[in-house]
Amino acid sequence: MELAGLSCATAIAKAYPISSFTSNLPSVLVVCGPGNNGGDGLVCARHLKLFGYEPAIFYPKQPNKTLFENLCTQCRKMDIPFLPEFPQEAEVIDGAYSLVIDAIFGFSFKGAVREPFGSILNTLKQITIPIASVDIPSGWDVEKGNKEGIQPDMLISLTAPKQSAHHFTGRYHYLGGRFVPMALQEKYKLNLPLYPDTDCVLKL
Ligand SMILES: NC(=O)C1=CN([C@@H]2O[C@H](COP(=O)(O)OP(=O)(O)OC[C@H]3O[C@@H](n4cnc5c(N)ncnc54)[C@H](OP(=O)(O)O)[C@@H]3O)[C@@H](O)[C@H]2O)[C@@H](O)CC1
Ligand SMILES: [K+]
Repeated sequence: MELAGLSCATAIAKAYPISSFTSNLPSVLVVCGPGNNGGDGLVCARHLKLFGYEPAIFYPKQPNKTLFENLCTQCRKMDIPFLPEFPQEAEVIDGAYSLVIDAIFGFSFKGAVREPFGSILNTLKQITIPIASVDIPSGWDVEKGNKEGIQPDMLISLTAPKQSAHHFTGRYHYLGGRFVPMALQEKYKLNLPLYPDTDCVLKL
């Protein structure tokens, strides 16, 4: 999770460098879901802060597990705010932030989206600032995608792109999570591209 989150922040900083924003401290809204995808988002928020961005986290369903509690503690100690509620109006998000990180659901998402995430995703469908999705655009079927769902500008595929990545039409697709042992890559015939040097991300 630490390496996945670092990969996400690194890829985001490459796609949206601070110099590309009008503000010196670009505000980033990181929306975290209840599983490990949300944990990747918390780690990503920490690294974005270290890279000079101004992240704020919305984390409506925090699991009662030490791992996630510790990740929240680290974020709080880095003065990353946790929003008490989600801005319901797309215009409010567009006005307050430069970028949204979608760390709501990853590969364990299934079925119809339950609240509060249904309303959140509906609002995210209306915003005009870019969305960067961690591993899978939230609300997409892992294999089939979702034409009616959010259409992110960036996708960071972790470990290996999922089948639904074929339906991604945004500008930036990165591979991150350079931690798959060679034996596993061979066993599952992942056929992963080579990362340059010691980089933890690769632009696809
Ligand atoms: N393992 C690995 O190798 C690596 C994993 N990695 C990362 O972990 C991610 C997978 O994490 P994951 O398995 O924890 O599940 P994830 O997709 O975050 O969320 C599932 C949660 O969402 C919920 N939920 C589900 N459906 C729902 C619905 N319809 N409507 C509403 N809620 C719904 C459900 O919660 P529930 O509400 O049932 O309590 C469940 O807990 C993966 O994509 C990648 O980012 C990387 O770090 C790289 C290495
Ligand atoms: K996601």
